[in-house]
Amino acid sequence: MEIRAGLSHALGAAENALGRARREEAAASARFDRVRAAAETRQRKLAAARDERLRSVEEWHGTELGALAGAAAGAADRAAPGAAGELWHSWEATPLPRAAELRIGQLLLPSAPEEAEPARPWQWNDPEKSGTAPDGAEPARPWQWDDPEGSGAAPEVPALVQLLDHGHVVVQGDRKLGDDVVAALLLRALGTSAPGSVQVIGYDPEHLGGGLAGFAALAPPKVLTFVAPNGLSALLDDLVGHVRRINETVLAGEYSSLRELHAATKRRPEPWRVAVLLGAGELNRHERTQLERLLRTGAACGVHLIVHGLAVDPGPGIECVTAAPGTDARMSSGGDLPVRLDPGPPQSVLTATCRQIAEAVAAGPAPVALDSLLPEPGEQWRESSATGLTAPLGDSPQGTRVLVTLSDYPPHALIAGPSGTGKTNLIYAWMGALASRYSPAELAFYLLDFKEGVSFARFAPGRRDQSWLPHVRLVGVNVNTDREFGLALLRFLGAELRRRADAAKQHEVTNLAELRAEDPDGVWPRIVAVVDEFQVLLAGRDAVTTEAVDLLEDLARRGRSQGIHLVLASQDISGIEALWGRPALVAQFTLRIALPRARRVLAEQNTAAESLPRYHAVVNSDSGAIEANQIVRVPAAGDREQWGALQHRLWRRLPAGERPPRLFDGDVQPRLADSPDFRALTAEDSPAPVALLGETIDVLSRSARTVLRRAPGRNLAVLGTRVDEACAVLATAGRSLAAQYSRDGARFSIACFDQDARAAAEALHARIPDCGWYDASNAEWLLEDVAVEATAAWPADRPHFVLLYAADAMPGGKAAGDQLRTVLRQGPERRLHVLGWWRGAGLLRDALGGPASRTDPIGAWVALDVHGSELAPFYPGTGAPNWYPRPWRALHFDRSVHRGAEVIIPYGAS
Ligand SMILES: Nc1ncnc2c1ncn2[C@@H]1O[C@H](COP(=O)(O)OP(=O)(O)OP(=O)(O)O)[C@@H](O)[C@H]1O
Repeated sequence: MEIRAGLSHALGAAENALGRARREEAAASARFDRVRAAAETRQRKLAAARDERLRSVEEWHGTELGALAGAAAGAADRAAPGAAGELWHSWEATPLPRAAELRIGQLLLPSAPEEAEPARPWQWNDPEKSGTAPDGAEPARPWQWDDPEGSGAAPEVPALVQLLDHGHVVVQGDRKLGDDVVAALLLRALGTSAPGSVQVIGYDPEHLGGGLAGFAALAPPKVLTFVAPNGLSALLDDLVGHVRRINETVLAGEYSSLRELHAATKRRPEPWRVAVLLGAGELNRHERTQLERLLRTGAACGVHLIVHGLAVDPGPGIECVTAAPGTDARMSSGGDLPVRLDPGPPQSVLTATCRQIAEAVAAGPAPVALDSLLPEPGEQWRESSATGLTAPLGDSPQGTRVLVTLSDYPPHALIAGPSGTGKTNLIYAWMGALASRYSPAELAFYLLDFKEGVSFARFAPGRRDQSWLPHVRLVGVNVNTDREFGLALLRFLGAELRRRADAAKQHEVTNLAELRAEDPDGVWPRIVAVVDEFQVLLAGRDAVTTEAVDLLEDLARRGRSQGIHLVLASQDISGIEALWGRPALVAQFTLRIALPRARRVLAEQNTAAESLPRYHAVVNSDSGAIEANQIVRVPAAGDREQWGALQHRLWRRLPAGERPPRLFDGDVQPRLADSPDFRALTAEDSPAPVALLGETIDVLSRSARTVLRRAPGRNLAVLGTRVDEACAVLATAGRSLAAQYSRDGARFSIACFDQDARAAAEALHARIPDCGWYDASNAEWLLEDVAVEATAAWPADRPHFVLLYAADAMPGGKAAGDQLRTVLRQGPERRLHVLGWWRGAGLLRDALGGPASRTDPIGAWVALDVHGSELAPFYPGTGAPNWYPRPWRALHFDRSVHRGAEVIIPYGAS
């Protein structure tokens, strides 16, 4: 029982314990379920929160990266515009205003992945294996590299290197790909700068220039030069020499680099020198030192190195490019970012560009604009010419302004250059620079051009443009056959010289500066007389040359102190005998300007003009001595539009009512109606009537005249066979005489014996009121009448002018001849004057009574196509006038006033 009781007690206890344990188990299990459910909920929440956070980070990251990539691409576009960054398929050379960064490939920027995978949210996006992330991607690198070929989304960012004006490039790694980088850099550098402004020096000892074979077209114009395999030392020394020279003379302490100089002055006096060193092997100590010097100091002076296949220590300004395929390339300025290198430039682009550059360089530099010589608009007409005239003529090759002065020293200029080298252009440029600085009260131009053509006509009002250059007082064009006009100019200047010298004497001063100080109200501009192709004036051994040289010498000697400056230009002054025969004259022309290939204008040993490039000149203000050479690049001033703009600006400054310059055009027939002398004639029944005959070849447009006073010999003969000219002279004489009389104040009779002249004679007859008309049919009436009038005793109360056309054809035989002789001899004293045209000097002689007869009844004559020798009987002394007939010119001589005959131009139809 006891046992049973014990067992049942134990059983009961065990059941209790089991029940407890079961309850505990159920409670624990319920707790476990709760905890697990809670954990799951929390986990989900956390995952949601994490995903949310990740999404926002990603979003931010994507936008930020996109913006940064966009900014980088934009900056790259600005840093490498045009040919600096364009892809090869659409590439062409586009010179830029300043040095740009140059593209060598594409920079692979990090970007957000397209789809974020929570498990492996970051990956490298390798374009080669597009889309498949490599195993073992490093979670530590949170970026993938953006490759447009892969994603196409973000803008492309080019890989740029700085070369010109900044530094040097060292290329390492794969040889072939490195060559492509060098070629791309060179081509982009050449294509972004003006032809010739980048000079390449190649050193390629391994391939002897083969590494740069694509650039061969640049060799002839010396844009590309090669250095021999043993020439590295010399090349580096040479470049170091350039750096030193540029630092000393070009930058000269004023600027720290050529880039700064260019930014400040807009000028680039030195080219960029790019030395390409391909596989230089081992450098010796000297070479190493020089190379390091260049790497340190070259860039400021435009000396740059592209080194390939030679170890160079990294340093500031040195871009190190490691060439490798795919995305394995790197550049030092890009840090860790991979670079995908561009392929090399296509052969066709390379050769076409090089050829184009070579052609442009061979054609010479592009012209500089005239505006570069002009002062700022507000500075026009501000200068005083009291002590001289100074103006820039252009820039020297070093970029400094070259000023040219005319003053007491140097007073006069001699310009020489073969045809087409730019003499006329240089004169225009110089005139433009002067005319914009000095007002017309300070400077006056007298211009004469002996060349065929009308290059100076633009300074006078023309049909197309009514403006003129305010400083110009005289323009002579087409004067190549009228050397007398050159003489007239020199005479005029001689008279002006005397006037100035007299004024100086009066004010007790010795030169223009003092005269202007003493006479502040006087107008004493400096005079610049320009004679282009002046050798024409001095050609020939005749009276014109002799007088011209005498006048020139006097002007050259005394003009300096009176502010009269001569500028003589010629194609070839070496051939001007008259000049070299007068060393004292040449010595006065101390300012010498030589254009390319000009001869003898500089001193004998001075050969600077021989090697001058196009559009350049040597300016030398010390009679051509070598030490005084200044080389200048002359701007283009020939362009009509540019010149017109300047001329208009200056012309508009003139006060209203200013007179235009006198334009003498040898090809134009003057008109009587325009003659100031003719217009001044009034009907005053003059006792000393003036017959005008034509225009004199003179600075002032005067008319040639003969005065038909009441005195023996006051008749006029026109000699020669040229009908039109003879009729023109007689018409001028008739019209001018008629203008001096009231209706009944004088009698006019016209007799015409040549059918060819009839129309002209009738036209004159119609112009003169109450004029008698005669021809072969009634000439005897006229002769009888005038013969009686010439010998009558009654007072001669009014003059009678008899105009005979083709007097040698007058009918009536000997009787008529006698009557005419009587009239010629005795008529003038009774105010009866004959103005007759004989068709030859001999015929006039016959009319006067034959070879032995006196010629004094003919006091004045106008010869047309009659040789000087035939005129000897009508010319004083033993000689004959120097006259070779030329179209529409005549020789006039009036024995009552002339020492020698003068050339005149008949007035044309008007
Ligand atoms: N500095 C310059 N820049 C650009 N073009 C120029 C320059 N100088 C001259 N030229 C051009 O060269 C050509 C010849 O110039 P220009 O007429 O001045 O020469 P020239 O020596 O006077 O010749 P010629 O004696 O035959 O008249 C012209 O077409 C002119 O426009």
